[in-house]
This record gives sequence, structure tokens and C-alpha cells, in this order.
Amino acid sequence: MSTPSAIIWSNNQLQLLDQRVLPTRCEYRQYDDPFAVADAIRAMVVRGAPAIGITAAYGILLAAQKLTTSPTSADAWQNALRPARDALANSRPTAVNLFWALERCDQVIAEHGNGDALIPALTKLAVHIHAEDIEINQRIGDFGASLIPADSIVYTHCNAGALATGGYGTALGVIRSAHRDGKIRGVFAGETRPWLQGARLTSWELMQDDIPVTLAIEGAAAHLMREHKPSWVIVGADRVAANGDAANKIGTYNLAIIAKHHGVKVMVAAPTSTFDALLDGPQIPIEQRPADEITHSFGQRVAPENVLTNNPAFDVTPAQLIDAIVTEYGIIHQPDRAKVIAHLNSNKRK
Ligand SMILES: CSC[C@@H](O)[C@@H](O)C(=O)COP(=O)(O)O
Repeated sequence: MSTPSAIIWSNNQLQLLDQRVLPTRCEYRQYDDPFAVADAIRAMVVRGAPAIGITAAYGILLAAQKLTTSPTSADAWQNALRPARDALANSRPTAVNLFWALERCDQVIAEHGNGDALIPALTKLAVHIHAEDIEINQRIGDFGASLIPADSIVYTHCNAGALATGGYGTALGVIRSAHRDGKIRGVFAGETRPWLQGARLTSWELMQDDIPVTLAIEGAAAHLMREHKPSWVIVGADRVAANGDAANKIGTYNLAIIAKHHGVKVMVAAPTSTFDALLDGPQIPIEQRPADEITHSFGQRVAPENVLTNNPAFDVTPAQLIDAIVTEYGIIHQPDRAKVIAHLNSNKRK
């Protein structure tokens, strides 16, 4: 069995697997409205940086399809699509893949907006971004797996799997490839409060592929690293900065510090669409999520009324704590600004 697609495009409609109800229910929701797509991204129906980018490209396509009269110039198209573009851009701020995908749509509009071929061109782009992501993840997976020693236990956080991407996954892509190569003895999946992506999604995904996974609570990480000596912590990223700092699910920074103390290496697996060469780590915008995500659990209040809360969705792990960043083009060992910039410059995407 393999993981169902998070995103399906068929009959000019978008279907998103509702990740909020996994693993107990496997339900797709249909979208033909870009504003509903933006709401779905914010509400975590679809999540994970590459999946958010792919969804945004389909969102712009839906917006173009929905216009009753076709604009006749690129500027007119941009104006007509602006409300939908703004709604998508404002859905979640940290995953840079969202903005990367919207900018690719802008380029297609600039190139094709003067003729009558814009909708086919936007369709081609969105379908291409979607398909390309699977192939990119397989390459990331194989590069990352080359770093994993035989008979390894590895530790992952959140869900950077097929569900978070076009398919195969980034961090889970590395684990899939290493498992295929016979190197994986076991995987620890941290549960990942408050949305429980590790418990609900990662453990489910890995079990479907018969990859031996053990679910653990976040607070067990230091104990488990000392007792089980994983070879690597392997995570994805929402944004990798020019200096090699990486934003990922809240708690990743904790794990990297704990890993350093225990001599466990840290790998960030991310496509180059997740890089932001304009920013350093401290400048990465960190999404604050609503308070009720931590004052309530499974519909029940678990904290006093009016308690002060702080609910950042992501943190930034400094490059000094990262041993390898793995992209579709290869491995950046001991990342720093010079190596990140050189990697991006020598591997510009066509
Ligand atoms: C390949 S997904 C990479 C990251 O987006 C992932 O690790 C992560 O932090 C997802 O957070 P989420 O809040 O579930 O969107």
C-alpha cells in the first residue's frame, strides 16, 4: 500500500485530502474557488511546504477559470487575479514554496496574458509543478539515503512525507530510499504538538509502506537519543535561509540541540524551491497560530480560560546545528552562506 495523494487535479477541479481527519478518515474535499483553497491552506486541510506551493498554483488556475470574461492583456489578468492571489499569499506566511509558486504563476501570466492561451499555460504550469515535485523528492531521497549508515535508527519530526508534498516526501523520502536500500532498523516519529502531524500522518504513512516506525512524545526525545543512539535526525523545512538556517515545525530547534549533545547528526531535506536567498534565519517570518490550538485538545478545553498563550508554528534551527542540507541537486555538508549560495547558483532551475 502507498500513501494516497494529498492533491488531485481532475476535470478542472481540485481535490484535497483532508489531513485534519487522518488517519481515522480518508476524505477528499472538492474545490473550484480560489478563496476556499486559501482557507483550506490556512485551516490545515493541506499542509507541508511543497504541498502548499502546489495547491497555490492550482488556486491561481481556479481563479483564472472562474473569471466570466477573459482579460485581454497580462496587466488586466494580473488585476483580475489579484484578490485571489492576495488571499493565497496571506494564507500561511512561513513556507516560501507558496510565494515561489505564486511567482511562477506571475511569470506565466506575463508571458501568456496577451493571447488566449493563458488558462492552458497555467494548467500546464500547475500540473508540471505537481509532477516535478515527486521526481525532485525521489532525488532528494536518494542523495539523503547515501548518508545513512547501515542498520540505522533515525528520528523525524512533524510530517515531511508524501502527504506534505506532491508525493514520496522530503525527510520521509530520505527514509523511504534508505529503507529500500536496507539501511533502516527503525524510525522514531515525534508526535508534534499541537496538530500531531507525527502521530496522525508520519506514523500512518510509514506503516503503509511497512517501514518500522515508533511513535514517541516530544518530551521523550533526549531520553530516546541517549538510549537508542539514532544516526540522524531527519527533517524537512519550510524555508532555508541564505546563511543555511532552516525554519521547520516548532520543536525542530529543540531536537537539533538535543542531537548535538548526543552526537546525533541533523539532516534537513528540502527542494531548492524551499530556499530564500534574500533572508537570513532571524528574518524568516514565523507564523503564529490561534490560541485555541493549545488551549483545546480534541474539542475539549485543556487550559484555564483567558490563559496567555504563545503558539508559533515554526522555529529556526541555526546552520551550525545542521550537518547536511539535502536538495534535489545534492548535499550541502556543514552548511554556511558561501556553500548555500554556491549550491543555488550552480544549480539554477530551468
Ligand atoms: C516536506 S514538508 C516540510 C515542512 O513543511 C514540514 O516539515 C512542516 O514543518 C510542516 O508544517 P505544517 O504546519 O504541518 O504545514
